Amino acid sequence: MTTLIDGKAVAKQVNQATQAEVAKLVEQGVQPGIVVIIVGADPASQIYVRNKNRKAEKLGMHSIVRELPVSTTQAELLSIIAEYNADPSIHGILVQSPLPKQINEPLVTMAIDPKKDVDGFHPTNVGKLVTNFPGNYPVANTPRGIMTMLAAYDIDPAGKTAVVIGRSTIVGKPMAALLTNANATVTIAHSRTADLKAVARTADILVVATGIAHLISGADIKPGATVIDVGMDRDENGKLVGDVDFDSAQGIAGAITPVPGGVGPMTIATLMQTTVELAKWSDLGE
Ligand SMILES: Nc1nc(=O)c2c([nH]1)NC[C@@H]1CN(c3ccc(C(=O)N[C@@H](CCC(=O)O)C(=O)O)cc3)C=[N+]21
Repeated sequence: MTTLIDGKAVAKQVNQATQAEVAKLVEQGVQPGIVVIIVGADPASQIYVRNKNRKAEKLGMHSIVRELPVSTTQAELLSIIAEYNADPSIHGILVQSPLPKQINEPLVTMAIDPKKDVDGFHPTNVGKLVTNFPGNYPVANTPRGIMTMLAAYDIDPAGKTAVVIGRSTIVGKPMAALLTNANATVTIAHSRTADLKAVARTADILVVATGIAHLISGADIKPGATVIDVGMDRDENGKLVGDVDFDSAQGIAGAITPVPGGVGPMTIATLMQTTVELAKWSDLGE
């Protein structure tokens, strides 16, 4: 029997808690605010940004979508970020990726005030995560949401072998840091890993974040393992699928997240949760 890890259901619980927290803050005179900056008109990005905006408003937050032309220069983008760094009604700043090629993405990440870094991508916050620094700081929402899902299903990483496939700054590396901080024994595997599938089979917790549709199938999964699929890929018919072949994992994995309805909704819910935390930490000194 394979347990379905229902990201949508856990996201709903997180969102309910966030909504209650927003109401409490508003009563205290603080309305959490988020700005999502989108450069250019990539249709997929526009849909994601609209979804985030809709969710933020539904939870009672102040939400702005700042749409900039594809021709926006680096200097213009930096000056817009400076504007929101100085805006007390905004607690979280998210610059949607991908960005056009004239934009230097790492410099943009560095320009965001670490206290408003709702993605948790600023090196100051990444450094705090990796050093397991005490105190409050934002952590990348996709891996943090995955940790929330694991906890919701009573899956404790301590002492387990975890394999993270993918070494991105936004998912793989922070995921490995969170699992390490939670006392798992962690391997980061990637496109240059020798015998990747044999490495995958060692995992009690397998997180797959490669962007390669159906890279991992049931034969690559240790029986009973927890499988977290971060993929958002399109198959030959344009259907949204994950990096894991969900059907062949049935009966082998102990638990698995679906795509859609797994990691995606948790990412958005955690983003909202982080925005509220940033507001609390900065405006109420908590
Ligand atoms: N600075 C920045 N921060 C991000 O967090 C960020 C970004 N840039 N750029 C793009 C990616 C993509 N991303 C998604 C989050 C949730 C879903 C999601 O909710 N997916 C649903 C449904 C998707 C569908 O049906 O198309 C699901 O998996 O069930 C999708 C995609 C955040 N991103």
